[in-house]
Amino acid sequence: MTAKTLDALADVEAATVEVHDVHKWYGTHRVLDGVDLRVRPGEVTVILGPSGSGKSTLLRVINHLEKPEIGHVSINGELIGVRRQGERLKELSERAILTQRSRIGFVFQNFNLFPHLTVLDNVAAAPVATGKLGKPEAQELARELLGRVGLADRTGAYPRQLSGGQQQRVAIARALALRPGVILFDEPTSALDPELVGEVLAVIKDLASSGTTLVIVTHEIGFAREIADRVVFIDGGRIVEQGPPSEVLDKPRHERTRDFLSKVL
Ligand SMILES: Nc1ncnc2c1ncn2[C@@H]1O[C@H](COP(=O)(O)OP(=O)(O)OP(=O)(O)O)[C@@H](O)[C@H]1O
Repeated sequence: MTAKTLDALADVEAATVEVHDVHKWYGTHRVLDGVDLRVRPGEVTVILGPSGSGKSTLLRVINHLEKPEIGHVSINGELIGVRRQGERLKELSERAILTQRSRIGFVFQNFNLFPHLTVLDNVAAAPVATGKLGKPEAQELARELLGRVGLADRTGAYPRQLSGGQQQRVAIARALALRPGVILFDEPTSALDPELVGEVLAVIKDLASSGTTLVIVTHEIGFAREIADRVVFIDGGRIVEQGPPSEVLDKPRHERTRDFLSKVL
């Protein structure tokens, strides 16, 4: 293995994510209403909440796929999408935003793989496109990462030839290829047949135990109990309650959390 590939495989410093007083509207509909959140390095945060409560929007704001009207996000203390100029916050260039975004992995509900690329090239594409690695080194890295998610024998397949669980594992390997300090998961198992959920959760558990910072939106309460350092319950665009699973899931303080849990447990 080349020195460059080895470097690309080296452990990445887990990131701190801070969300400061974020408000987001779609037209006149307020979707996030003053969200403050701090995720420490290596911490696994699970976000729970009813449908439409703003969970996906919060992940999209963290990754700068959506811009909040008020508030901001920082990764390792570096502002995402804006920079301070005196007391004012100034927009970053599109290029700077892309650089920042490449430090954040995002795994979507529906995999979002490139249908015309093999599994290997799906994973190798981003390090090549961003100029971090040449194609042979990126493919070497992709082979390593696909081995890590249990797909070493499917590198030549196309996404349509894989099960949903396998496609989601490719998507996780792809998210890892840019060595992100944090990975965001938006309902990573909700598009899967029930028998395929376990294989994807096992890969996420492996990432959690390796000390990567993870923020996961999921409805899998048992998984949340097992994996989360902190559970955040969001409703109506606000964080209603947060804490360790033993508190939020087992002894919820807020009626809305109890209500939600009684419906999903
Ligand atoms: N691009 C958009 N334009 C307008 N409204 C939107 C847009 N995206 C989301 N919304 C609305 O914002 C609210 C929050 O959506 P969001 O997807 O963040 O919720 P969620 O908690 O992730 O829900 P679910 O669990 O159903 O995925 C919903 O009322 C949704 O209809």
